Parts: sequence; C-alpha cells; structure tokens
Amino acid sequence: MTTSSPLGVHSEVGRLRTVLLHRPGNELRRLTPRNNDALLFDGIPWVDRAQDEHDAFAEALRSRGVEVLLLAELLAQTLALPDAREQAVALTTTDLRLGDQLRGWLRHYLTDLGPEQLAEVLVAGLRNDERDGPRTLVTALMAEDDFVIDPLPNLLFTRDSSVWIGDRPAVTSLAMPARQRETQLTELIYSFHPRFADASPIYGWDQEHVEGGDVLALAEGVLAIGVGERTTPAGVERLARTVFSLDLAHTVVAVPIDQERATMHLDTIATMVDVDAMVMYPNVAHRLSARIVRADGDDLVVGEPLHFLDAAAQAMGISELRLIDTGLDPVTAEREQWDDGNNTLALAPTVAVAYERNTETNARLEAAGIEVLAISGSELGSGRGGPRCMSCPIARDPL
Ligand SMILES: NC(=O)NCCC[C@H](N)C(=O)O
Repeated sequence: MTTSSPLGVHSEVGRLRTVLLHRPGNELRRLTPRNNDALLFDGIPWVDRAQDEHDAFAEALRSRGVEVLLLAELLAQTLALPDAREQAVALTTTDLRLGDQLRGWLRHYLTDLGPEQLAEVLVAGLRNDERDGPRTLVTALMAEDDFVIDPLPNLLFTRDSSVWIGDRPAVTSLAMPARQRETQLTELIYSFHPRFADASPIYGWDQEHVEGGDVLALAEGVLAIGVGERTTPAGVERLARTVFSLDLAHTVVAVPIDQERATMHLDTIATMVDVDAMVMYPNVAHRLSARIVRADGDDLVVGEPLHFLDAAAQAMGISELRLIDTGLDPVTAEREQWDDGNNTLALAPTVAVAYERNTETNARLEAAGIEVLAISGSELGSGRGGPRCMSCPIARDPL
C-alpha cells in the first residue's frame, strides 16, 4: 500500500487519489426472492457477473491512477489485531435474537476463526444450518435457513457506511435494520487499521441517523446534506454540530428530499461533475428547497428555505451552480434516475464514472463537456446504487 496521498476529502470533484470499494462476495449469494426486499435489493443479482462488473469498475479507477482499497482486505488486516477482534466478536454477539446459549457458542466460534475467515463470516453472515455447534432452544425454534449472523449485501455501497469530511472519517449511523451492522465494521477499520492511525473517526453508529449518500462536499468547508428516507433531521443537526465544532466545515446546506426508495439519498438525485456543475434529476430539481445552516458559538443559525440551487451557490460563494439534466423527457429521466443515472463518481473536475445504460444522461453530460467513463452495472445496479454509492473517497487533491 502506498501512503503517498494525504488522506482527506475537501470536495466532490478534486482529483481522486484513494478510494474504498467493496468487491461483492458471498453475502450476495444469500439473497433470495423471500429476503431481497428486507435486504434492500430489487432483484437477485447474478453474483459472478456482479463481481466481473465490479472488477471492471475498480480497473477503470486504477487506470486513472486511483489507489483502490478493498474493504474485505482492510477488515481482515484489522481483525488480526487482538483488540479489534475482541470488539468485533463482542458487537456481533450482542444481538438479542441469539439468547445466552447460542451467544456463548458463537463467541467461542468467532474467536477461534482466523482473521480472513472471521471477516468472511462477519460480511457473508452465518445460517443456522451452517453451524456445527450444539442445538439450543433458539436454534431448534429458528428455521434452518434463518441467519444467526445476518449477511451484509449492501456493504457494496461503501459510500453510505462512512464519509470523509475534511481529514477525518465519519462513521455513519444507518437507518435500515439490514444495514446497521455495516458501520460496526467501518468503525473497526478506522479505529484500528494502521493506515488510519492519524485520522481518528468522528460521529458513530450509535448516534442519530446519517448516511454517507446524503452528504455532498459542495466546496471546501461546505456540505450539502439530504434529509429523507435515511438521514433524519436530528442526524443533520448532530452532524452539523460535530463538523462545526471540529472546524471541518463552516456551512451545511440541509436539503429535504422525498422519503421514497427512488430518492433514498441525495446522491440518487444529484451529484457534482465539475467545481460548479451538477447532474440532477429535473423532475425534482426545480422544487428542491434547502436551508443554510451555520454556527454561532455553540448554537446553529438556520436560514429560511431557499431554492436548493440558490442556497448551494450562495453557500459555495459562486454566482451560479450549473445544472445538467438527467436524460431527455420526464419518462426517460425517471427511468434513468431509477437506474442511477444521477449517481456519478467524479475522478476530477469534468471527469466522471457513470453506468453505461443511462445513454441519454451520459450524452447530456458529454454535450456539457464532461468526460464520461462508462461502466456496466446490470447486476451491480440491482441493489439500486451507482458509481458514487459504490465508492468512498478517502483522498482527493485540493482544488
Ligand atoms: N448512496 C446510495 O444511494 N446508496 C445506495 C444504497 C442501496 C442499498 N440497497 C440501500 O437501499 O441502502
């Protein structure tokens, strides 16, 4: 691993140097038509193909000089450390569904695993019928295919389970039960892995809900934070206080978004592709409002609602935030928004990774002078997340 790039993210579009991805693994093989809704997937992905698509995504980033860190590798390296391991086992076995007997067995079982095996079980989960431990009242009453440890198929979307704000990683607090354990793993990595020794984590999985997909670094010291299905009003308030008190930001633009699956995070409707330009879903763009939030000592000063684009431009100190619409007509735009056409990952100003399937939106981006690196995501997209959702930038050059 190289340590050449200083860790930290001060914008959405500064040249990307280091990014955290998670190559989808056996946790995706747990999805069935019976559990995919609860596990937040809209279908059953073909796992081998999803892995190929993800490998191509990682390769596209590497080909542009980006260092790709893989979450499973960082996790296994972290779990080689005794304190991290102990914390991982303790947190995983607090689940009240287990009961004391099963919990006791599970503690021993997990403690005896090597770091790679432990990482695999924490991510892919453990089914009742995969255990060779004693039968307890709980395991007897559970179905054979119930999970003793739930799988984490949404770990693929590394954007949500942590977000770097300036030079500190924030461990988020995920709203949906299927995702809550993800942040115990990101917290372990940032707290114990030597790569992050100089960057202690802020926030925490036990605080008010905030998901990384709702947090956009509009400019140095300026964050837009969506408030909707995932991030709560209290989450924005807590995060704003935290980043202001640590001098990691001076302005938060709080943006209410519809509480619907199609718009689960702010980055499903808008992402930045240049220092002053966003690709945005036109069906909501013109009615999106926002409030500018700043600090006055320990108090938060909350502005009146403004149009989002005006609030963002004002907070960024620019005259106008340019808008590039999601493709063509309202119906095409709706289809391409659903397929994450708005969810681009900027590699530098005017260079962005996007799903190839969103041809109309990509054509508009190109017409606006944005270089689009198109990747395929037919299987990856079945979890409803695009290139931005599947990536957590760790180092970007300052603008
Ligand atoms: N930032 C994002 O929009 N992430 C996509 C998360 C998709 C995942 N299946 C979820 O529902 O949480």
